[in-house]
Formats: sequence, structure tokens, C-alpha cells
Amino acid sequence: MTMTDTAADTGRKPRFSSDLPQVWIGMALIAITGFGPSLIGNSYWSHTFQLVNIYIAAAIFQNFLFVDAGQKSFGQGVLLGLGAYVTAIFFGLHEYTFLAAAGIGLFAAALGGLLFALPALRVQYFHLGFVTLSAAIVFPQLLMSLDHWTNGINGISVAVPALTQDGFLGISPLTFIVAVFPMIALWLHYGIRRSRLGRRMRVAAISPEGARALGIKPGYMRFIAFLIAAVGTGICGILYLPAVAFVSPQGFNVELSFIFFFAVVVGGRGQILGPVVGIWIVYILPNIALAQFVDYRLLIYGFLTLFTVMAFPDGIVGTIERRRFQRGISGRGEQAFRVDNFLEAMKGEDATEPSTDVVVEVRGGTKAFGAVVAVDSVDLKVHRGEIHGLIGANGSGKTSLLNVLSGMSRLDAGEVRIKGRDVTRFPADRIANLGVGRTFQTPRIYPQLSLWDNLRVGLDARREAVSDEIDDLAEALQGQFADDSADLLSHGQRRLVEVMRTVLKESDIILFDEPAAGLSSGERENFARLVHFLSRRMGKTVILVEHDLDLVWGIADVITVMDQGAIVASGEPETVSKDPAVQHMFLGEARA
Ligand SMILES: Nc1ncnc2c1ncn2[C@@H]1O[C@H](COP(=O)(O)OP(=O)(O)OP(=O)(O)O)[C@@H](O)[C@H]1O
Repeated sequence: MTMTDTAADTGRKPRFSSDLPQVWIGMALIAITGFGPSLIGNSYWSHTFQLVNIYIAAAIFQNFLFVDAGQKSFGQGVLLGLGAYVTAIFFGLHEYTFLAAAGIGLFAAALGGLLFALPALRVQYFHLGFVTLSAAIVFPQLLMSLDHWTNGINGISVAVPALTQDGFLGISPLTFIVAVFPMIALWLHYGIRRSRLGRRMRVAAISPEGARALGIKPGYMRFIAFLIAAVGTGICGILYLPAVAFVSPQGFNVELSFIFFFAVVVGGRGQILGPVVGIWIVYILPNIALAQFVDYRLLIYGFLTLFTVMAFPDGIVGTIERRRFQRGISGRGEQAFRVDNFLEAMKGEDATEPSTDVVVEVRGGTKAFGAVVAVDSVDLKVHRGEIHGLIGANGSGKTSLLNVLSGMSRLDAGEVRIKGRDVTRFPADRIANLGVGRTFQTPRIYPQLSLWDNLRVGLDARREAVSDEIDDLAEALQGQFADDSADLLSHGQRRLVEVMRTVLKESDIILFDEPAAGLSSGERENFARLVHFLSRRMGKTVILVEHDLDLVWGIADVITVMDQGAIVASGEPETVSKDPAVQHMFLGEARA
């Protein structure tokens, strides 16, 4: 089954994501710089690249946290410092074995990450940036003032000869480990990004509201992301210790956190290879090539970042990547996303009829925004399998009612019941997981994900076994759109993508918020057929908020009319169209 015919079918599609090639390039670069100096016996560069590779790994975790999880943390240096310092204290001062001390160091870093995650549950963006930045500023002072444990300004010297002695081909175990670890980090970043967890994390980072509609808890995603990044950065801290053989408060000042952050920006936010290139430029250039200006390092980091961001707005790898993709798609025409072939394949007799079970019910629902009563003492019943049209003038409260039904906002008074359960105080993700799917007036489309992944997050959100029809549909969509960008879709097609996402989610109750706005007349017809298919073949309950009255009157089993937050009429289209109040509202559009 083919889903669509795209104008772009002629010619080879550019690969949407170059994540995998970037992993391989990153591995090759790390291998060359990590092992090369040891192989030719250059201990200065061997030692330098030990630290560079540790910083690359830390920047990879920063990149993951910053872009995939959307967490603007400026304090990752603190986590590296915790890993290094705690290991140094237990190994260097208390004579624990290195492994035991490293275990405690890792635990401390993970704990630090969770401490960062706590404010992230409440504050985001710049606020979170300030919290983490403050931690980065305070950390060295804390190390100084806790001198009873940390040795204060004198720091702690350690030696781990078992790791630093030259081994096979002149490569010490430490050189080997610090080269392999960033490679593992690259694969981990790539693997998470391709996983269900990674997709859901990215959706939560881009649109917390869109995420909740898919049953995702954005706070939980942040928590996991901070934990992963903290453990990864903590390992970097542990490796730092034998590589530098010394820790002191000055080594973990705010500059360290800036290095990781700037490396991500300079290399290319979100690009898998970005941190490798970024650390080379941000760290190697000022510290080695411009070593005589070492006192001005922070200034040089700043200038380098400013210059790169001006010359390469998406960072170096990001800019190359964007040009590659744009070259590939130029002249390929507007990308199409249609559902007609899907409907063709789904032809057949109606299998179900709306039942008498009430699956959605609102009792005396009231929701006000200040003086505006958006939903005013609404009583509503929607039956299983029904197509329920919700119409009314602009501002009559339709979206506010959908928001209440989907848990995006809470009633001030009254009750919402879904499948017999009182869900009035349920959060949106919990309602979504009860089998409610929705679209938004502004479709939630994620340009960072391929078109297929934009659809697939619907499949990821499914709670029960997939039906055969949806399985076939998913397979066809994957074949067609895995390498397409969602960025190229027209507004109407974006709506259709969101509609198909809710279809893939296999919700029993689907709330559509003005799905036909911006669709061509052919697309509207297809949409109407799709809604019919969802209701009559798959037994879904559909609540349809729509301004296109012809569309609603053509497909709805029941129509509810709202005016100034209240319901003025509700019933079969025939009856409602004869209601004098409704005729008055839609004067000139009355349907007999
Ligand atoms: N978050 C909000 N804050 C303040 N007022 C709001 C908010 N959301 C909705 N309103 C107000 O509530 C009323 C109902 O708005 P709502 O968006 O639910 O209407 P609607 O019928 O969906 O309109 P449209 O067809 O234009 O989407 C409007 O007066 C609107 O300005």
C-alpha cells in the first residue's frame, strides 16, 4: 500500500538525519587523536588528548541534555567536579581502592544531577540556566570552604599508575579508556535518540503540551535526562582524576561549565558530531594554540563562540548539515502528505454503529478566565462510536471545553467523566493514557524529527496491542516518510499529520480541534472519510470542533452548539438545524 504520491518521488531523497554517519566520523576522529599520539610516542599530545576526549564526552552529555531533553543547564562542570573530587577524597585522602572511590564519586555526581533536576521540575529556560549557573559559580568556593574534607586550596594529588603506565603499542589503559568512553557516549546519544524514550523526550522538550497529549510526563523525562547526563558527566570526572593526577577548586570553576556549553553551540546544537568539533575549537585553540594568552581564556571562549555563531548560526556541523539537506531537497517541489491512498486501502462496509454507552460526560462544567466565563455550566454526553460535532462562533468556548476534556485545563466547578471515571482533576498525560487523543488548533509538528518520527510518536503512545489496519498503515508511512522533513509541509498537511498521529495512537476517544482549517476541498473530503472510517470501522468516538459547517453537518451524528460558553442546542443534525436559536446564530447558513 502506498500512502501518497509525492512530487518529490523523482530523484533520490536526501537522508533526513545524518546522525549515524556523524557517529562514525566522531569515532574515527576520536580514535585518531586518542591513539595517534601514543602510537608515535608523543606523550605531550597523548596527555593533551586524554583531557580533550574526557571533555568531548562531557560535551556529548551536555548536547543530549541541552537539545534532546531541552534542559538549559550551565552547570555540568559541577557534576564533573563532583565525580572527580569525591573520588579524589576517598581514593587520595582515605585510601579506598580506586574502584570503590570511583563508585562513590559516581553516586555523588548522580545525586548532583538529581539536585539539578529538582529545580528543572519547576523552572525552565533562563530560570533553570541561572540556577545551574549559580551552582557552577558557588562550587569552587564550596570546595574551598569545606577544606576539612577537600584539603581546600591545596587540592588533592593522586596517582593511579595501574591506569597511566604504557601498555600495548605505547597505549596506556587510561588513554584507551578515555578514547573509548566518548565513543560509547556518541553511540549512547545516537541510540537514545532512535529509541521510544528518546523520541518522547524530544517531544517533551519541544512541546510539553503536545507531549502530555501523548501521555508523556515532561517532568519525568527531564528527570531521566538529568540522571543520564549526570552519570555520564560523573564518569568523565572519575577519568579526569588519573588523567590530571590532581584536583583543586580552581580546576572546577565556572569556566569548565562554559567550555561544555560553548562547545555544543560552536559545534552545532543537537548534532551528534557537534561536541567533538566544538571541544577541539573551544578548548584546544585557546589552551594550546594561544597558550600565551591563557589568562584571557574566558574572553577567547566568548569571542570564538560569538564569531562562530555569527558565521555559522547552526554551529559548524549544524550549518554543514543544513546545507546538505537543503541542497538535496531543492527543486523537489512541495512535499505532499495525503491520506487518500490509505482510505482507498481501507475501503469496506461499515462495521459498527454508535452505541448508547456514554464515554464522555460533563456535568455542570464551568471554567472562567478572570471575568470571561469560557465554559458556562455545560452538561454534555457523548456516546461510544459517535461523531460529535461541536460548533459555535469564535470565542464561544469550544477549545476551552476540549482543553478541559483532555486535561489541559481544569474545571472551576462541575465534573468530567471519561469512560465512567471522574477525571476532573486528572493531569493531561493521565487522561491521554486512558485512551484520549487530541489535535491542536496550531498543529504540534516537530521539525527536529523526521516526518515519520512525527507520526511515530503517536504509535509510541499506544497503550494496547496494535490493530492490523494500524500496523499496515504504520509500515506504509515509515516506508514513505522516514527520510522526509516535516518542516516542508504546508499548514493543511501539518494538520493531517497530527490527525494521523492520533490515529496511530489508537485512542478510543479522539478530540479534533479545527482539523479542516487550511485543508483544500479534496483534503476536506478525505478528512471526512477518515473520520467516518474511525467511527464506523474502528469504533472510535470523535469529538469534532470545526468551523466548516458543511463538513460537520455532513458527518456528525450529534451536533452541540455553543454560545458564550453555554450550550444552546444539542441533538441530531436535523433537529439542531431547526432550532430557532441555532437558525438565528447561523443566519444565512441555516440548514433545513
Ligand atoms: N487561557 C486563556 N486566558 C484567558 N482567556 C481565555 C483563555 N482561553 C480562552 N479564553 C477566552 O475564553 C473564551 C472562549 O475561548 P475558546 O478559545 O474556548 O473559544 P472557541 O470557541 O474555541 O474559539 P475559536 O473558534 O476562535 O477557537 C474567549 O473569550 C477567550 O478569549
